[in-house]
Amino acid sequence: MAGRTLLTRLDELCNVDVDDADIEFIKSLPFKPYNQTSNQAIITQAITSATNKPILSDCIKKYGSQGWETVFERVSVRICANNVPLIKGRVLIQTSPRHIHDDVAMVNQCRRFAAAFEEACVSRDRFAIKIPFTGSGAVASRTLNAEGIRTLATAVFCLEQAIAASQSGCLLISPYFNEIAAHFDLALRPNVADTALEHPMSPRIIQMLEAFKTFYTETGEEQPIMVIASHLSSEEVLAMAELGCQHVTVSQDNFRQLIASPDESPAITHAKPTHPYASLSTPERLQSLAQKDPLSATEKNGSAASLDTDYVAQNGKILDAAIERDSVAGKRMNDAMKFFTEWEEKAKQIIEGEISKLRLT
Ligand SMILES: O=C(CO)[C@@H](O)[C@H](O)[C@H](O)[C@H](O)COP(=O)(O)O
Repeated sequence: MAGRTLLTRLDELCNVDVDDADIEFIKSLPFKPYNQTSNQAIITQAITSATNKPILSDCIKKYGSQGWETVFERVSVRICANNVPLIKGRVLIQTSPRHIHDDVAMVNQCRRFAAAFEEACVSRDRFAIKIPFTGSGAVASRTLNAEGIRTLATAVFCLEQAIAASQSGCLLISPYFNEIAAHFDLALRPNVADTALEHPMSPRIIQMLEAFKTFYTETGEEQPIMVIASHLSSEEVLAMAELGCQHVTVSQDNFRQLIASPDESPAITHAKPTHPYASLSTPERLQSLAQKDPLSATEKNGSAASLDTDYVAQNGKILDAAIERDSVAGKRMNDAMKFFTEWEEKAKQIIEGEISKLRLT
């Protein structure tokens, strides 16, 4: 069909989120994305754009005397709040990587985000907060979801984190399909012909989806919705639908690739799922992935994740120990937090520079 692109195809298979806060880019998309995700890298880049200069100046005047962190939080909320009319679902902001082992600091920051969203007239059903999913992140999420501030478990690399995301009532979950380091080091990019079947992260995704399906079937309770992030190509983004994900979040680069590629595959014969887990069934050709774990030295999930263990217990210590034991989760989490800390430092320098220009401190 004339004009069909891979983005048309993706939109027919999944709910598509935009992994960017750039308002002009979001407006340029050929459809309304579902959610808008962000992180410290995305927000810091948005802060320095000409479009958001008035927001930054205004927040520096209003909050500069309270220090860079308050300004950064307020600017992040304002930039995302402006995108709310352009999307169907929620805008998402990430808690600071400095707080990942301090549940109280995370809860306090999320309550400040929630208050700022309220001031910006964004209701609680139009935003969520991304929490890097350490033990403390899980404990903070349990508190926040119980009080109606919904969270997304991010920087998820292993099944134990996914189980803890369910146990702490998270609305959404973002496993990273690739580690952050693979965005910069070509040698770390998996070189596979069949992404869904052969990518080393695919088995863990199948195991997470099947765990959520089991929990949903057994309890009838809603489970975290999969919004997988960190793809290296449009081909990887499309593979998320075959794995069984109802949503996917897509970076600017991958959107551009999808838009530039004509869809030459056979027509889609099924509608996209209306519920993330009710009708989920792993395709036959991928079923063996439930028993594999190429990221671990042992056959399946070296750390023996259990659906019956409360990973949020002991103030998150059980989850932290599982992440530490896992062959890749600890390293990938550390790399991701280093990356976000560097971006947050850049934001701090920009904001402090502007504050000192105004001689507010
Ligand atoms: O986790 C989410 C969405 O929930 C993402 O924003 C996630 O942080 C990013 O996709 C990853 O950090 C990778 O970012 P990038 O290198 O693709 O820009």
